[in-house]
Amino acid sequence: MNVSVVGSGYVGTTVAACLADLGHEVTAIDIDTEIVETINSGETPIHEPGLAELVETHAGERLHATTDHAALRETDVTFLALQTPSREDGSIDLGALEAGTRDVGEALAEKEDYHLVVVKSTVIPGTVEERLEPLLEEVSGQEAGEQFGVAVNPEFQSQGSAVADFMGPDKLVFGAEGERALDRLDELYAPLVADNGGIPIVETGRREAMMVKYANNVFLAGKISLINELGNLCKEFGVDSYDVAEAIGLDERIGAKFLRSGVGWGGSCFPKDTDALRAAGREAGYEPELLDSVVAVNDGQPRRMLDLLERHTNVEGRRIAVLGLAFKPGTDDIRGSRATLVIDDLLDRGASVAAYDPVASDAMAEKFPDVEYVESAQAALADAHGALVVTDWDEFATLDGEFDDMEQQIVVDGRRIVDSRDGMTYEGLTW
Ligand SMILES: NC(=O)c1ccc[n+]([C@@H]2O[C@H](COP(=O)([O-])OP(=O)(O)OC[C@H]3O[C@@H](n4cnc5c(N)ncnc54)[C@H](O)[C@@H]3O)[C@@H](O)[C@H]2O)c1
Ligand SMILES: O=c1ccn([C@@H]2O[C@H](COP(=O)(O)OP(=O)(O)O[C@H]3O[C@H](CO)[C@@H](O)[C@H](O)[C@H]3O)[C@@H](O)[C@H]2O)c(=O)[nH]1
Repeated sequence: MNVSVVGSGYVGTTVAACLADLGHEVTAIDIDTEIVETINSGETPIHEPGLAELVETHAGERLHATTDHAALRETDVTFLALQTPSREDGSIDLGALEAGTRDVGEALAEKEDYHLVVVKSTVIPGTVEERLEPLLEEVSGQEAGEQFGVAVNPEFQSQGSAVADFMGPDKLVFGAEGERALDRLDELYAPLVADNGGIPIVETGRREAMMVKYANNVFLAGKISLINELGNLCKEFGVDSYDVAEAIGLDERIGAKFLRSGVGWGGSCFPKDTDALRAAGREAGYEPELLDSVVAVNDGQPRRMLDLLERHTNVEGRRIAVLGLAFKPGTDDIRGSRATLVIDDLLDRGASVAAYDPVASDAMAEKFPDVEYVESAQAALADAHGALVVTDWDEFATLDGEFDDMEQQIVVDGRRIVDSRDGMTYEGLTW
């Protein structure tokens, strides 16, 4: 099948390269010429395990990139994989998505045969029917359900395992009106289904499909906040929350995954999607009290790390090491990272911060230029009066003699990654 993907960022590039690998002819369309040139030269604009190999294999063959939206006329299906960032009040900014939808509508105006537009971006239920579809009709002069269809197919990939997640999903969710759209989605995903016999396909309405995406993310964020609240209680009672999590995870109704308590969740999705759902709920007249608490618990965890540290030392005027800046290991992405709140609070309390991350220092330096960024955990720990561990990079698990250089060996671990040792005052955040 001929497929176009509008927006070649984290999601779009993965989707485009994976669909090419499944045997489709794929055109990636982006307004950023650098992204387009990078893909056409056989390289990936974003870093994900396995993605470079896929782009290198298929670029110039089954995968092409362009800035020209007219290219989508040569395809049967167009994915919209454009950014939907948060506004100040938590609601999502549809500016880029609507501009991209307009571009698609203009291209469709000159297309004769039926075309399917598939929304991959995460948007509040109702957005597709009330804003994107009417916009496509207005700009293309065509009628939805007749000359073109609009379906919803949310994406569940995680950063750091995007290719593996796309190629081996837990489920496929197709939100569509009418058989023609569903048939096309079935045909598109047939090679993936054939490779992974038995993937559940959820065929549902478009609003439901979008709500599945929000519910999935918010449920996981809520699960982490719940284990964090339980972890905070465990800490008060002198109980190891990781032992408790292991035991409750054996109950299949609870499940073992996403029960790692600590400094909390970040990233480009959980914070944005939780905020968007709360804002949309409020606008609809519903007070999402539980979701407000899910966020409040998450935002309280970084402060708890500092409070724990200050039980042992005064941070004012002292050097404090921050180990880990990325929102999770395996990425240089600091969006929503708990390290931002940790550093903010440390600076507020008058500490001088020495930060180390294997890959995310440059990104954090743009936000906090006055922090000292060093090249190793050892350099961050040298002469420090305390260390806060914010990201669970594997290398932190092997730290040992490096702690000898600290002025005071006080470590608050927000990710259960550092091993305590003789002479160290070790505080686990939730154990
Ligand atoms: N990042 C993830 O892991 C993830 C996972 C699942 C769902 N999502 C959702 O997918 C959507 C995309 O997220 P992302 O992280 O890939 O965003 P991104 O910012 O990485 O990528 C968006 C791309 O769209 C391009 N673009 C903007 N306007 C355009 C236009 N008019 N025409 C063509 N290209 C245009 C940008 O240049 C950019 O390359 C969001 O709604 C997000 O919530 C993201
Ligand atoms: O037990 C856990 C698991 C995760 N986290 C934290 O939760 C955040 C998010 O982690 P993860 O879900 O692995 O990363 P994302 O790449 O943000 O992926 C989420 O967001 C994507 C974008 O919507 C979805 O597609 C994915 O399904 C969803 O897992 C990170 O800060 C983790 O450190 C914990 O604190 N404890």
